Amino acid sequence: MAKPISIEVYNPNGKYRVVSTKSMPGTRWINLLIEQDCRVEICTQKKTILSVEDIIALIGDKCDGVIGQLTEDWGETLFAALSRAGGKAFSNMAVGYNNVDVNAANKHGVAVGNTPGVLTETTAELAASLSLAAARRIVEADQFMRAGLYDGWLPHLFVGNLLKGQTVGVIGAGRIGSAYARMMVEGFKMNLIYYDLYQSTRLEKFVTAYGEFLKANGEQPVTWKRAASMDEVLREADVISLHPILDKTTYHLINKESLATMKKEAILVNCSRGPVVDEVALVEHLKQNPMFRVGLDVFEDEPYMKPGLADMKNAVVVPHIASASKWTREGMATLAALNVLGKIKGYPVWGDPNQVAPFLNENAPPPAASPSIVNAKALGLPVSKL
Ligand SMILES: NC(=O)c1ccc[n+]([C@@H]2O[C@H](COP(=O)([O-])OP(=O)(O)OC[C@H]3O[C@@H](n4cnc5c(N)ncnc54)[C@H](O)[C@@H]3O)[C@@H](O)[C@H]2O)c1
Ligand SMILES: O=C(O)[C@H](O)CO
Repeated sequence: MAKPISIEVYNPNGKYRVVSTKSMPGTRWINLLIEQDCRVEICTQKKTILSVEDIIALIGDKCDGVIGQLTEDWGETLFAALSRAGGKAFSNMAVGYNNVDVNAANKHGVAVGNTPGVLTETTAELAASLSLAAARRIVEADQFMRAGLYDGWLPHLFVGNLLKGQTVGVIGAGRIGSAYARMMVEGFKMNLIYYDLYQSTRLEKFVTAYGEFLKANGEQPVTWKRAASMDEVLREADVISLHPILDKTTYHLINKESLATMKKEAILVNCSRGPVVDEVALVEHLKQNPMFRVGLDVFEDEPYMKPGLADMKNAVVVPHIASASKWTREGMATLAALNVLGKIKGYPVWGDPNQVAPFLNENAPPPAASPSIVNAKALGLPVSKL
């Protein structure tokens, strides 16, 4: 028999049972559910990654909706269990939902939510931080100081790369990729080259306008280019940041061949998903090219790193914290809870998942809608007017 899972319960007499597989930041999300007659159960098990069996035990016999995490494998088994328990809604507390089998959710009539928009700037800021940390060798220099090795200023000590005037390459210029591009262009006056399946007209207009502003002020204008292929970005950019979704078209997008295409002193940043990069090939490339640097927030086999990566001085590594600002994490929890609540209450789906601000205003009740349901069309859910 499966071991019982420890939980914390809010509003025990609530009509609808909503389970969160993790404690999430803030209390607004709990209050919003309680106000709408939900009993909220939060898993308090001291185990970072829950197994499918753990989550089946949490779902139990009656469950109206679940808020889950990107570390969980939401496939046929879990959606079948949720549907058997009468559940109609699941939301990832994440914008990326590569851990979710949406076809299985469709089969069981379960709405799948995600949390776009609220993490765009926070994630882009971490990508910018990793770009700078790699360019200016901040982690290496910090370790050197703490080791007591600094015995005076030297002309060659931790010389890195100047970003101004260089080219930033963005692969996947969606919400986060575009926000990162703007930061690097505006903040460091870098020229932009990007590759995406779609044209990012707003981003192009921004760079054009900023270039004109610089020119009018007697400075070198910045430029932009939409690349016809990813290889063009890899060849031309000095700093390359990866921001696509993870699917079969982006799995190992960066591999031995693509790494070889990049400049020997380029910087590669990954704040998307680990498997977008072939990490074994990356470790080998870092070994062969000491001037090549990386900033990684995500890893192919999280929570592990591929052998050798931890020893590489030319790698800056952080544990999947790109969305970890207080405001963003509280907002993600709110959006995830409202996705589930909206489906339970029979509300329509919000018309534009890129405009989620009304759900995040703490001083006003949220709209009666689910902010972002990725399979709304497949399930034929009604869409709200903005
Ligand atoms: N590290 C983190 O903590 C963290 C935080 C937030 C998001 N993410 C990841 O970032 C991803 C992007 O988030 P977003 O909100 O910007 O999503 P988005 O949908 O706005 O942007 C993704 C972009 O990738 C493009 N794309 C898809 N396939 C591509 C391909 N084969 N080649 C080039 N471009 C391609 C899309 O056209 C789109 O413009 C998420 O799916 C998630 O996996 C990670
Ligand atoms: O996809 C996401 O939202 C992140 O990886 C976690 O913030």
